Amino acid sequence: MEQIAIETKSKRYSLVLGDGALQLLPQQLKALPRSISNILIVTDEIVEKLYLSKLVSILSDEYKIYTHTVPSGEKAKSFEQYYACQSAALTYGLDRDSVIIAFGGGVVGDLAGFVAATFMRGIRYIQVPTTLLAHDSAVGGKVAINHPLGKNMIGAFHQPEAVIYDISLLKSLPEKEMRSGFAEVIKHALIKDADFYHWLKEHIRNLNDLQGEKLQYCIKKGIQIKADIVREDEKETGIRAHLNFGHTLGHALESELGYGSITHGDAVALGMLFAIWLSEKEYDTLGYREFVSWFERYGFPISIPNHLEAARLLEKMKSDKKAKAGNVHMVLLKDIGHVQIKPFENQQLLAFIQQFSQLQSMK
Ligand SMILES: NC(=O)c1ccc[n+]([C@@H]2O[C@H](COP(=O)([O-])OP(=O)(O)OC[C@H]3O[C@@H](n4cnc5c(N)ncnc54)[C@H](O)[C@@H]3O)[C@@H](O)[C@H]2O)c1
Ligand SMILES: O=C(O)C(=O)C[C@@H](O)[C@H](O)[C@H](O)COP(=O)(O)O
Ligand SMILES: [Zn+2]
Repeated sequence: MEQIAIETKSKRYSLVLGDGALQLLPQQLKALPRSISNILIVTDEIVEKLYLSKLVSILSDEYKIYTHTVPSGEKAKSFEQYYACQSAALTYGLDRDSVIIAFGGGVVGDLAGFVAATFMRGIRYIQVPTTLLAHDSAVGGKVAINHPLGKNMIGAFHQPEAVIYDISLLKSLPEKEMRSGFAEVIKHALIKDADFYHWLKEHIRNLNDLQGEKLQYCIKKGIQIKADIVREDEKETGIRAHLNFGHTLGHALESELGYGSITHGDAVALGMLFAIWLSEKEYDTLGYREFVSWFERYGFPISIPNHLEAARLLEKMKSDKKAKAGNVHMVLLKDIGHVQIKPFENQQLLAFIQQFSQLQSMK
């Protein structure tokens, strides 16, 4: 079992990582400084069927447990599901000594975390991630729901009390969800760690390699890279924006295609390819074509779907949280591990999105 300390300006907490980590949850709960009145587990329909009874049985001897289940997938990051969670919390009589457990992937983590951030102006919560992608979402305290006009637009920064990451739960993840999570692993390597990037290229030849020690290594490296950034900049006034590499176009794709029509990781992977293509134009260092082949090997999408209009994507990108004075700020790479944030004038960016769309569809 590995323990990683996550330190931010507002909170220090532990992340426990390993096969069977779930069994250590009671210990983590006991170590919280204030007593716990009751616990609300928020989960989704798929995780409920697979693992909820196991989690409840680990906790129910010592705590009063309530559960609330949301639909599986991105659509659950909605006002309706947020409202349903708050209603459940009120109906069960949660109070300021309650703890919410977010038991699921990034969707449940973001939703339940936002419920915890806002219920009675903020109560404690614990992240118990069940997807590979959640190595990213469970750390750092960004919690949010989506708005039809933009991804994660309604949210907060609210750090969990602990993260319990039992990688044995990942064995049931479908391949497309492993791929989605792997996109964020690649992102962490590209923005911060050239050695890790080379390691990934050599050791993760295909998605089946994401098992056992290699999987745990990918998760640990990704978390360490994220934790280093969040330690320096909890609320994204500076370098935390590096973690948004691939997300400016990625979020626009998710929103334009309809939340849940593409996985977050696939959208981010395509967004990273666009950012790499722009980076090559600017700095001439990366070797865009090699990235296309590498991403294709895992099955990531490498072209913008034909029916999406560049102008509509640009509109969504303009409302990205990094935008300033109506101009999109793109996270680019001067080289592997060296990020540069660059503002773009709208007409120029529109032309680039159009060129990028054509470039791949001509291939
Ligand atoms: N807060 C952050 O810092 C942050 C970082 C990255 C991504 N995110 C957000 O995370 C979300 C994506 O998270 P995700 O990819 O985990 O999606 P998800 O939570 O929807 O999970 C993906 C799918 O896998 C299923 N699932 C979950 N655990 C499973 C398991 N162990 N076995 C089988 N099936 C399982 C879910 O029911 C769902 O169908 C996006 O909304 C994204 O914006 C947030
Ligand atoms: O933690 C961060 O900071 C990130 O940007 C991580 C991203 O992978 C994640 O998808 C995040 O939710 C994007 O946040 P947003 O601020 O662009 O909504
Ligand atoms: Zn992301």
